[in-house]
Amino acid sequence: MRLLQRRRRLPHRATARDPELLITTECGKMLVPPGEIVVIPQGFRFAVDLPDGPSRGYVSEIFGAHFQLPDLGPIGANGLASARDFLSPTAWYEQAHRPGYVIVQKYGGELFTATQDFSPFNVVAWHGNYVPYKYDLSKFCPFNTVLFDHADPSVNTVLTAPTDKPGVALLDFVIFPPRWLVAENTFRPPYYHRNCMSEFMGLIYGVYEAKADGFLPGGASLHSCMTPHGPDTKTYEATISKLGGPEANTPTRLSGTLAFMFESALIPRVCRWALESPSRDLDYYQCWIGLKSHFSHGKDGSDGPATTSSDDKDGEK
Ligand SMILES: O=C(O)Cc1cc(O)ccc1O
Ligand SMILES: [Fe+2]
Repeated sequence: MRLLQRRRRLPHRATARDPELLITTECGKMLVPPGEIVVIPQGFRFAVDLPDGPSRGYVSEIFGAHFQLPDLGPIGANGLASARDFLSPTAWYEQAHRPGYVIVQKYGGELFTATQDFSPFNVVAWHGNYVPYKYDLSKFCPFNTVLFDHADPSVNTVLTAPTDKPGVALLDFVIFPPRWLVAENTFRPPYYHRNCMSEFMGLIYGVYEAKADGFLPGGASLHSCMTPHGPDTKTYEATISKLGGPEANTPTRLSGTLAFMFESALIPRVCRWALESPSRDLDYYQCWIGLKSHFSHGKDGSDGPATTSSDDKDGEK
């Protein structure tokens, strides 16, 4: 299964014509503007044309499971991505003689080519649900805290490819869309953390809430399993400086941004091409240089308490 995503041009604004992908599949064609995703199930022949010229995007290929909508749990009936917003193509076919038509196929991790004299797009009608589909990410209905604390990003799962272990994803496709931040008495950006999942992130447009600098649209970051990460120093200091003031508890709207994460229980191997790429950011760690502790315990050289108890917290929670 392939998941393909386009990025928006910078700056984020409606251009005379936003660049679209024209994706032809055995089930028909899909025009895919920036901000939409496409899922092509394993085995489908497809072609990607660029009617508006060069384009960039992100692709994830998974094996052994298919994407599905996440269980909504206590959210209940409505929220996140709705089944009705996933669109599949109408059947389309071509039957002209096409000498020398080259098919590229991936098998066992290697690419093979085959030549045939007809187009693979010769399916005149189809039915069923094993089909390509696309989804406009602006249709996503985000959920989050409405009082305090920072939710796990899985709350923003668009599609999940599960493993046999309940709650453990082969791949979650998670987005960070425009939304209101309303949490009170809370450090609102993503918390500092390390966890058992590997997190590949990309930015489609705008600025990501945890990275004031350096993470640009079209770029990507990878925090593999148990690699500590979190907001850059600039974001942290800007947030901390507002804590205690009225702004920290005022609802603010995150606008003009769309980031995403491929989150997997597997550990991705980084290919040589990526490791040797001139675009690799060898200075990435510098985004955390200068991080200071703002806790008051221990400033006089003494240690803070060895344990926390519920007495240390505000009575309200
Ligand atoms: O690392 C990241 O930026 C992604 C992320 C976002 C968030 O709001 C909480 C946890 C998390 O891993
Ligand atoms: Fe993370």
